Amino acid sequence: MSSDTQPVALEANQPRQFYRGGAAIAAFRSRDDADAGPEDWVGSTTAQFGKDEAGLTRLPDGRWLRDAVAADPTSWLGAAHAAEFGADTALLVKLLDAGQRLPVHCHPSDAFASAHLGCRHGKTEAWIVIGTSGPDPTVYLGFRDDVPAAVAAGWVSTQDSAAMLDALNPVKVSPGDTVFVPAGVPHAIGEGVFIVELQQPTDFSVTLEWQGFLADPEAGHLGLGYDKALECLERRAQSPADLVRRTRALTGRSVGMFDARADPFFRADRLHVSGSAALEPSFGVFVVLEGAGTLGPVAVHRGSTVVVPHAAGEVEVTGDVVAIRCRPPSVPRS
Ligand SMILES: O=P(O)(O)OC[C@H]1O[C@](O)(CO)[C@@H](O)[C@@H]1O
Repeated sequence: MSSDTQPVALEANQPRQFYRGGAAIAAFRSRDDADAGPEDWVGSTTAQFGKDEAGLTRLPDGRWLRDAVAADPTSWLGAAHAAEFGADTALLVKLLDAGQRLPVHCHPSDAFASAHLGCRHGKTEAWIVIGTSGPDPTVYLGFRDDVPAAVAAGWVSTQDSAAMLDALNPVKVSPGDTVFVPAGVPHAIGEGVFIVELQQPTDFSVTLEWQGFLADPEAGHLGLGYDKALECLERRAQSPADLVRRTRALTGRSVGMFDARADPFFRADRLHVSGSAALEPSFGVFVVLEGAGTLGPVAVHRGSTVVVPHAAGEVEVTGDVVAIRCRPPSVPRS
């Protein structure tokens, strides 16, 4: 068996989604397929909920990344990660271009997913805003006030979109802003917001606001029924200032994107390289935001996405490059 020891440039991977968007992905990647879909799953070993293959990344040699990692987890992920997670990368990265506001939804925690969905991962996620368009790029994040369970259930059963949206904190965003979205916290990404999204490697969502988005309510509760599914909803008020960071002005060599609350789930930093920099060995998913150069043997430029196996060792980045480096949690988990 030959092991995978080099960074690999990835093509776009856009599984079908129920909402509009994708022009920003096409522009970012210099492609002319603005209608290919609003999400690009990068370095994905996760399939869409209930599907076998949609969502998985195919390597240029034709293998699914999932199969390549399963065949040699130590080369891809490193011995320490493989000892904790086996062949599970513990990471899902997406480009997401909201061409319309997404529905109000939330995601289960690890405890909920393990109790009811047979999976060790829930879906805590975080967003790095890399572009905006339109007059009012906004995200909606967490309830403004505590919401009783019966009130939330009532909104879902009557599909009161206006009440659900009005109950959330609106936050205006611009490029460089990051948003941490703990499991359970209800949210909706607004029209015109283009992000790099990091999340736990699942596609578990509870869609409170299904009408106008999903074909029917059955698609919104993970097969659990809304009574059970809504138990994962964080109904306590959230302070958005706690969850949002403005990082645009930070231009250090490696700028951390999130605070320590994200550490058990994923890591991301924005690399600003001018000349060259050697990166420590790690599995990583890279999204190049600006400039041009090389990442190991791979030529990169704005819009490039690259998956790097741990066995690539100390990869060198050269050129004038700004890139987001996404990594799984460090192990042992903090
Ligand atoms: O399918 P859902 O649960 O409505 O989620 C749509 C999208 O919203 C996100 O959770 C972002 O909020 C994406 O990861 C997901 O693909």
